[in-house]
Amino acid sequence: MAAKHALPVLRWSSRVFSVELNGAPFYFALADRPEAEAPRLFGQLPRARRCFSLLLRSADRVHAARLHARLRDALLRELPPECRLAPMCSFLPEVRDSVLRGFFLQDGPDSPSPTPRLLEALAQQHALLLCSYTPDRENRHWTQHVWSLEGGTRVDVGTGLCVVCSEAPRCHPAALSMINSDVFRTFQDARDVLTECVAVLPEASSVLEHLPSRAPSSAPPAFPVLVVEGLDATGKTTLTESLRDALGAVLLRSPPQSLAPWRALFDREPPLLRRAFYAVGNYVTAEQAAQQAMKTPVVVDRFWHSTAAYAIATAVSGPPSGLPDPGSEVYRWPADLLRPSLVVLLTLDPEERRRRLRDRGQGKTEEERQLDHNQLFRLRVEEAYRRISGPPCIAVDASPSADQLLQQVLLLVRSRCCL
Ligand SMILES: Nc1ncnc2c1ncn2[C@@H]1O[C@H](COP(=O)(O)OP(=O)(O)OP(=O)(O)O)[C@@H](O)[C@H]1O
Ligand SMILES: Nc1ccn([C@@H]2O[C@H](COP(=O)(O)O)[C@@H](O)[C@H]2O)c(=O)n1
Repeated sequence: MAAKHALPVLRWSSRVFSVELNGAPFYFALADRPEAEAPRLFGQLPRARRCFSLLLRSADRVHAARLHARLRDALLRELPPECRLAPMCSFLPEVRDSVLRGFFLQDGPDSPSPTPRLLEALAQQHALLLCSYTPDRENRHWTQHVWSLEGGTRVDVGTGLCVVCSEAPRCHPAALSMINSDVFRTFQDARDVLTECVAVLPEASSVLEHLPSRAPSSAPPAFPVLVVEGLDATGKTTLTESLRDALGAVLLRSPPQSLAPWRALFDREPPLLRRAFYAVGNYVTAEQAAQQAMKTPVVVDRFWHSTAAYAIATAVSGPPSGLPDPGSEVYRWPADLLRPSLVVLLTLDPEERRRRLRDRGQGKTEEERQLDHNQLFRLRVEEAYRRISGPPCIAVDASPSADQLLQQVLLLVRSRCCL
């Protein structure tokens, strides 16, 4: 039976709504009376066209995560081309796990538009909250109505609250629900997600069979465990293989080879499932590292820094200023995960990294394309890497030649790990 999770509280007048239109966040709230002017989001509309939103409420987080992805695909496929679709969420400021996710739509000018019927059908089929936003005659004030779809008829649950301006929250709303949705703080929390998704993703049971029964020991290893981190094409594979040869070390990767058959499948799943997959992969690699480090040094290609940094940077949009504050719990090393002796973070000039990616000749993953074209995403990943606290993380310029870089890192290892 899928684990159930508390439904966020619906105190409409306390909630803030965030809509990302053309990559820019707009925030609004609801009040009993209108303000002097409508929030910029509504003022941005070319003219008073009908607006709607769909918000998901589900006690089953796996169901909600996969439904959100399916809804996005359905809306992109079936909405009229002139209808604008934007990601939306609603949250209670500073209240963890209060986030409701969904979509904001600005309908096209033509009537009758198919949009309202499509949204009603989706809302009824998936028990979603359907909201409509209507302006007054002067197109100055907007009102939100929340509709309940009962038995095929729209019942106005009578919120009828006025849409008013709201200031931007201190951090991106996603930061309120990041832990155990994007970043997992324990092996069991990540494992629970895989257990919950077996009913809809049977392959998850194969992954579970490859996991330790509990978090492996996180006791300090006898020999050093060295992790190499960095963006795609910074030279991790090249350096870790050279370190293995130079130190007579064992080379491990995360996710481990034992989970390779399911990686592509989980890469196509929404963040909740994908990030849980990579999180449990770190624990499998940690168990292997702990065993090997009893007799020889161990080198690991990517580990928890990658899992946390990419998850955090993906969950948040916009500039790095929207990331959770430095020192937040989300950056802290999991207490049940092996702490490496040293983490080397390879840094590289973006143009040189692009050149290496090109010369490597392999195809690009969606994430690599994002890193290439979305400078804000790349800056968020780099900043999230830097904010992670726990084992010592040393940034090393990866632009020298492969051999020069190896010598530099060997000096670092020998000085820090007494090898
Ligand atoms: N120090 C270096 N100087 C110049 N080129 C390098 C250097 N290190 C690696 N390369 C080249 O850059 C490309 C990417 O290197 P590599 O595959 O080691 O990076 P990576 O970080 O493991 O990439 P990914 O994370 O995407 O697997 C390869 O073609 C490699 O030959
Ligand atoms: N420990 C890890 C390792 C990887 N990831 C995610 O996979 C992406 C690609 O990794 P490659 O090693 O194939 O370049 C990486 O960007 C992360 O999103 C992870 O989360 N945790």
